[in-house]
Amino acid sequence: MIKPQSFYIGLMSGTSLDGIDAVLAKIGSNGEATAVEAVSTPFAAELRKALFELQSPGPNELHREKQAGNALALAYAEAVMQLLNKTKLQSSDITAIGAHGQTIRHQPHLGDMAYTHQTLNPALLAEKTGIDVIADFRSRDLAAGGHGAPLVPAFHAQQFIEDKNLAILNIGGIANLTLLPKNGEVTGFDCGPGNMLMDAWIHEHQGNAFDENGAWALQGKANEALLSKMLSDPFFSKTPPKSTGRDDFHLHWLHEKMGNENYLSEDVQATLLHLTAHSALDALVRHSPLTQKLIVCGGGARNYALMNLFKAKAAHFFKKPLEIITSDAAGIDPQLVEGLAFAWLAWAHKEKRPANLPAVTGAKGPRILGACYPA
Ligand SMILES: Nc1ncnc2c1ncn2[C@@H]1O[C@H](COP(=O)(O)OP(=O)(O)OP(=O)(O)O)[C@@H](O)[C@H]1O
Ligand SMILES: CC(=O)N[C@H]1[C@@H]2OC[C@@H](O2)[C@@H](O)[C@@H]1O[C@H](C)C(=O)O
Repeated sequence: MIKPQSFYIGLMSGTSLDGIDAVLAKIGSNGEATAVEAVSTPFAAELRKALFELQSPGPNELHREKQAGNALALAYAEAVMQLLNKTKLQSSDITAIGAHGQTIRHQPHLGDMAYTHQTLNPALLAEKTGIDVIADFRSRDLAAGGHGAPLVPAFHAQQFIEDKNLAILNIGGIANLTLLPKNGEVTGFDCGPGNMLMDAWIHEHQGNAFDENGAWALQGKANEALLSKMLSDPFFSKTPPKSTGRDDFHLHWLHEKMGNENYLSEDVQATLLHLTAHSALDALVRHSPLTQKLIVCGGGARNYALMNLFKAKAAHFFKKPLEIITSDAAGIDPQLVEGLAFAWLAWAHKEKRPANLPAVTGAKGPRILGACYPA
């Protein structure tokens, strides 16, 4: 018997540390996913600070990590309740929640000792919502020798289908690419910093959480020598599978690249804008030179200066014209793609379907991802 569509909720709080995206998804028997409703809630200042401080080693980490996991579960539960109120649905209408948690460490290079850690107390989330919670999506892929990231390429592959060589670029804190050739294997990898360094730099200099529409970056001029220094980081030339995070790219990394030179702060912001665009296009042309269309999602798709820069730079990287659009035009709000993907990953877990792509993560084989905490 063909099952009717089911409701799932995807909860994403990503490396930007900007807050929680909660997406109510309708998922059909073949995994076709539609976003029905969404809420985005910013982190309370205290929780954001606690999560930010956990990104690097510090005292009494175990206690602070457990406390942050509880606080995040409560904030996730609040977002779920808002979503249910908005849609007049009950907990019993939802098959499961797919909850990403907050990545505070990502160390995929340690062989059998590799780990990645997404802070969250899924048991508390199940208790507070009365809904099955699927969490810890990355560990199993790591246990199978993979990076545990990126995981969204499998979702992109089933969601964005066109008779073209397509690529999807997610610009969150970190940026990642999914390559969807018309006739060929789906691949994908993290390609470098997305918004994270721009967010950190404007916060340090102007106290803002992010550079709205890249307005501050546009006041400056990219410094070619600094850009080259940044691009000489070995991460950019590494062959996939590869993944990264705050462990590799942070303010200290930026200060190290700047050395003792004096730069105008707006020039540094402009250089970081160029770094995001250059590193993504360079990776795209190297790994998929025949790409015809690029769909951009994630918060960076909302940065007009960045989108314009992509369009301007694409002509230098690609011999043939590259069509560049945001995922709005493909029917999904750019900031909801990852939330929808985690609803889909919860569906895949419930359906006992493997959801990692070994060609992307480098795992030994397909694996069912996540662990279930029943309501
Ligand atoms: N109007 C805008 N102008 C410029 N930047 C924007 C705008 N709107 C959102 N952003 C950027 O998008 C970021 C949030 O993006 P998103 O929610 O995709 O990140 P994330 O999910 O935390 O990251 P990741 O994909 O790395 O897990 C903000 O921190 C900001 O840098
Ligand atoms: C370890 C981790 O949390 N990685 C995130 C991060 O944010 C973007 C990029 O780096 C990607 O690898 C991944 O998230 C998405 C959702 C993924 O797994 O596809």
